[in-house]
Amino acid sequence: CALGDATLWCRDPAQADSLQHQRENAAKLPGVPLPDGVKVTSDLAQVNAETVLLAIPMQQTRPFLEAHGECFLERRLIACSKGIDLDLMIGPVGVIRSVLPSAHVALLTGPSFADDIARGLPTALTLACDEAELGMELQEQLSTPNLRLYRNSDVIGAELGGALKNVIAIAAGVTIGAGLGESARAALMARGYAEMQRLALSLGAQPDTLAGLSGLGDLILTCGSEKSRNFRYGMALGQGAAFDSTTTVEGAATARAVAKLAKSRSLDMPVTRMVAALVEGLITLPEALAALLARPLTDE
Ligand SMILES: NC(=O)c1ccc[n+]([C@@H]2O[C@H](COP(=O)([O-])OP(=O)(O)OC[C@H]3O[C@@H](n4cnc5c(N)ncnc54)[C@H](O)[C@@H]3O)[C@@H](O)[C@H]2O)c1
Ligand SMILES: O=P(O)(O)OC[C@H](O)CO
Repeated sequence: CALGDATLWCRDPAQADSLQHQRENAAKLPGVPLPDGVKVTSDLAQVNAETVLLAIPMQQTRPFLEAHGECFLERRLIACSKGIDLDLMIGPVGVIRSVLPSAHVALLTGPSFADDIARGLPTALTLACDEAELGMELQEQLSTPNLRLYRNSDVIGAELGGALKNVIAIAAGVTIGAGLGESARAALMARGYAEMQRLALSLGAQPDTLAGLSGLGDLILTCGSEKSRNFRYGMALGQGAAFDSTTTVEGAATARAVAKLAKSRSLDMPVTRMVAALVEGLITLPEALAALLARPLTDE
């Protein structure tokens, strides 16, 4: 198919109709026209493409596939979400495989605001796939002159990089929101990255994957920009301000999942533990800060 030929499915028929005719999502992507080759529908039966990108918030992915999985048999499914399912304690590729065991699955992840990609700004992402030939085909199919995909066969590492960076981004946002300073943010990013590695390596990820686009690359983007919802949510927590509960903040549920995973594996992840407790309202910010600063002095 030609570049841009695609079917965009959305669950709300009124929104699908509006997008198909207005050719713009004025609420989320004002000023970005939908390419002519994109057809919008709310009817899943109209989604006939061999390659399907699933861009649904992490905690909704399993229920969605359980309800509609039969529409995706014999397809190539690319997970685009970042997080850990709170019930299964696994990432999006694992969730897809748990519902559709015979699916051919890949993961698209890395530093990217949807808005930047939609505007055609240069972006580099990780295409993680453990089927070598499929990985090469998808890399060719999805790369564009401005969107450069790097292949990686370490799916678990790429999943964990994308999930864990959101938790650290909340912590970074809290730091800035509470006025604790940019030095404190840098410290949290570095110590948070150490936590990301600790958990990911214990689950079989490769260190190079964590150091790449899907881990460190996305950590830098998400901890450093107010365009990030995770960062803004953290800022609101740090300021004691309200935050729109309809906004997708993947790091909130992921922090709870990771805190449980770390406990079950006896891994020390203090930043993640504090984010999970803050998100659940179990501690105050001064208590979290005091607990982090009172930790015994140790080797780096
Ligand atoms: N927005 C970004 O810049 C960006 C970049 C990279 C990765 N991601 C990841 O993509 C995933 C989705 O994020 P987003 O920004 O698109 O979120 P979003 O909240 O903006 O959009 C999610 C879409 O999924 C739909 N949806 C929600 N629940 C559904 C369900 N049960 N069934 C069907 N559709 C449902 C919503 O209606 C909405 O259209 C997240 O895991 C996020 O981390 C987002
Ligand atoms: O807005 P966020 O915090 O969900 O971040 C979006 C992307 O994951 C950044 O790579």
